[in-house]
Amino acid sequence: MNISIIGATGYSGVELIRLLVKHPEANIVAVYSNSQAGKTMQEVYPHLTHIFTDSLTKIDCGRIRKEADAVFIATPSGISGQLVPQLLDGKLKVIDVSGDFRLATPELYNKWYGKQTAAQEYLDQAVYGLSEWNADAIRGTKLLANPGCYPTATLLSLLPLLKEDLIDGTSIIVDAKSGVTGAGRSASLGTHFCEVNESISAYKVAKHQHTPEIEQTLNHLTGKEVLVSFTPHLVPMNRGILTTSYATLKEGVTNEQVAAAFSEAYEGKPFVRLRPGAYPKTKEVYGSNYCDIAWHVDDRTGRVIVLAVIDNVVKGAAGQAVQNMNLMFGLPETTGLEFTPVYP
Ligand SMILES: NC(=O)C1=CN([C@@H]2O[C@H](COP(=O)(O)OP(=O)(O)OC[C@H]3O[C@@H](n4cnc5c(N)ncnc54)[C@H](OP(=O)(O)O)[C@@H]3O)[C@@H](O)[C@H]2O)C=CC1
Ligand SMILES: CC(=O)N[C@@H](CCC(=O)OP(=O)(O)O)C(=O)O
Repeated sequence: MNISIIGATGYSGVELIRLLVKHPEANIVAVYSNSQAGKTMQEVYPHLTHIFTDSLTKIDCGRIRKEADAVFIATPSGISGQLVPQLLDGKLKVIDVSGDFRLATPELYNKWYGKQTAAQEYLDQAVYGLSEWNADAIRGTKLLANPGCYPTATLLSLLPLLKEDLIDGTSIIVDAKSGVTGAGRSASLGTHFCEVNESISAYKVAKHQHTPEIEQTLNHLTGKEVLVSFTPHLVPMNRGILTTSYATLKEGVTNEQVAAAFSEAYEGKPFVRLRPGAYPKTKEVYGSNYCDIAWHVDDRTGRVIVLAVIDNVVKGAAGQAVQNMNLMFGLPETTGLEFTPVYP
């Protein structure tokens, strides 16, 4: 497969390169950048010396349509909404890592992102790429909306319980922590070393753009009513997300029923590792496409607490995007993704 990458100079883009240079069926034919066109990838990222040295060029949708079988878009929100209408033509498959095609309507997107995205007719063509839950639809689409990093860990934690009607969907609270790569490579005051190091803080409380994505997907995939309080935190590490999700169990639900719901949902799913009763660390999935999930039933409060860890740039972005590409091209979903986590 001939692959193009738009936004190759960002953290998600360079992670796509790391995964795709070793993918047995993929051949990166072009990498695109707005601000760094003309430079080679190794100038921008010296760790790619002798590994991937192609030059970056200005975005050219006509060229992409002609020479690529698939294009990954890893740009900030508000960009792919403009690009996709110029790309959806012929055989080309589009995988958007940004949030532009995840929400159901342009109005909902505008409300939470404060920007414009593509028209409704394009949003209607997008399939939400939560690989473990939507594989059939993913296989048949030409426009894939790759999930957000926080929603990936949260949805994998809660969908089995909501589907089996074990929890009250309106009682959900998600407390989430992310490493700083989640905010992208561009310098900003909020991600400056001195601001982040030896500190932890919440941000975008009650207004984070992943809240409607989580609610919408829980509702679409289970038909249940949901209301989610979602609070993200920034922690001083490079990669990793830990989500702690709380929900009230329905009357009489047992630990065995909770365990059975998880086992059934993730039987045969290679990238979800169930670890009941454990305390998973972000370090234990670092650099890999795994999502590790643990749960604890609190009989005293009647709540279940689900812990999930992912690497935000792998399962939370580039890794899941490649997993979805595999599904879209009829390949085994693990192709090119069987990395052991880097530990310690
Ligand atoms: N980082 C993460 O953990 C995750 C990120 N995402 C999403 O993936 C997308 C990319 O994120 P991330 O890699 O962190 O971001 P970065 O800020 O690290 O990179 C952004 C990329 O977009 C390009 N870009 C910026 N502005 C424009 C523009 N106006 N037109 C075209 N290209 C542009 C930049 O290229 P250049 O400056 O060279 O032109 C750069 O390659 C975002 O939408 C993000 O929300 C999703 C899940 C997880
Ligand atoms: C640590 C950090 O800042 N993380 C980002 C996650 C970005 C992301 O994935 O947002 P999209 O919906 O635009 O893809 C954030 O909270 O906004």
